Amino acid sequence: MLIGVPKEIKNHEYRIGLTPAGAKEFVQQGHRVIVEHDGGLAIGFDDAQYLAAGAEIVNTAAEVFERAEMIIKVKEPQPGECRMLSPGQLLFTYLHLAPDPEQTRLLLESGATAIAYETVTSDDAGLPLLAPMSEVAGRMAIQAGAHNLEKAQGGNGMLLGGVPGVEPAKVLVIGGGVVGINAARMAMGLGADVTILDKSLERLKELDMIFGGRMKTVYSTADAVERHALEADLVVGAVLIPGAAAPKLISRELVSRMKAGSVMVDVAIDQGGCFETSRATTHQEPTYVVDGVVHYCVANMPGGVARTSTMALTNASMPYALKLANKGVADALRDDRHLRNGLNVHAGMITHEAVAEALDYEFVEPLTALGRTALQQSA
Ligand SMILES: NC(=O)C1=CN([C@@H]2O[C@H](COP(=O)(O)OP(=O)(O)OC[C@H]3O[C@@H](n4cnc5c(N)ncnc54)[C@H](O)[C@@H]3O)[C@@H](O)[C@H]2O)C=CC1
Ligand SMILES: CC(=O)C(=O)O
Ligand SMILES: [Mg+2]
Repeated sequence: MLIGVPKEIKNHEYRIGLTPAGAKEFVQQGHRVIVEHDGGLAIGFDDAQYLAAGAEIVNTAAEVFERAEMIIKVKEPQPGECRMLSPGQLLFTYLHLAPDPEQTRLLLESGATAIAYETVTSDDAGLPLLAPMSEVAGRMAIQAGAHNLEKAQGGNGMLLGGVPGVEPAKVLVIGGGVVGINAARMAMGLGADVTILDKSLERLKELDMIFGGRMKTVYSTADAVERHALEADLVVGAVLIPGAAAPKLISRELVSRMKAGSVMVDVAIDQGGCFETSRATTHQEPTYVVDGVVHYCVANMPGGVARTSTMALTNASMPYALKLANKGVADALRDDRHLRNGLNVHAGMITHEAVAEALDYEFVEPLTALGRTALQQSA
């Protein structure tokens, strides 16, 4: 298969879909890889390393999109990229369609097949292609939170860990999944007073087993969110209902009663955000203030530590991408229900139920959608 890797074009996004080591794996298994010129340069992966791995360098994204059978990216395609996709082509990347009607419409119009990293599943009910970036974003949430608690950033001047004789800051983490546990670990490591909320009792039990009394676990209700948000210096939004728009757990009215100078980091912003006052921001201008509360809502947080993130993402995505390349897209999807759960768009049809529901499209079951195109091809 011919694999194409364009340079990412989102604001301050320096990740790339495949490392040189990843490209080498494809080449060794008999595939061809084309990479856009300087696609990985900003994070120390220059063209020479891709060439040494056996890849070909091409000058423009247009050439990548024109030639490749499978496009491997990081971020959701921007409108110009969507317009370069064509029927029968596979796009393998993060999509986050539920809060993004325009991207969804453009992908449907393209006729291409789009597999979203964030909805591929695994036997242990995890999201193996979201997990590496959630690990990064969870850890970064505490860095971002600590920085923005500084007075010069608009924060209330609390040091997360306090000092001897002065109490630490209170950190509330809403959602105890991959982002949540990584945020909690970092906050505890810095000595903060950490409380984590989740809807899943099973998950709260696991967290309690791991961290014991070093962290408080609380079942997530509207009442618990309100009580703990009002006391918090830093709130991390880390909930997820896969494929769906994030539930709004902190209302505008509640924000208006929170501590002045407290900080909210809405990691769930890529699914629309879990605070009513959240709107997506960029690494260039990451924060804004509502009622005295600093909001950090960067939708591509791992892009800030793009070298670590690119390596972590390739480690996770490569086995799936290789399966798609080795078996062919249709067979790989038919054989693997977890990969099939990643199928969001196919030949003008929405094939993920939560996405269809969020955006009011007809849901076509993935095997039905694949069957329809197979029929068209044989007719
Ligand atoms: N902004 C960014 O750059 C990034 C954002 N993310 C996003 O972070 C979010 C979280 O991702 P993961 O931790 O990997 O998901 P996950 O599935 O591992 O964890 C989500 C947790 O939220 C819990 N939850 C659901 N509804 C809840 C509620 N009402 N109250 C409390 N807990 C609730 C679930 O039980 C689960 O434990 C996702 O939206 C993901 O896309 C992930 C990486 C980077
Ligand atoms: C998960 C995601 O959207 C990101 O890493 O940017
Ligand atoms: Mg994102």
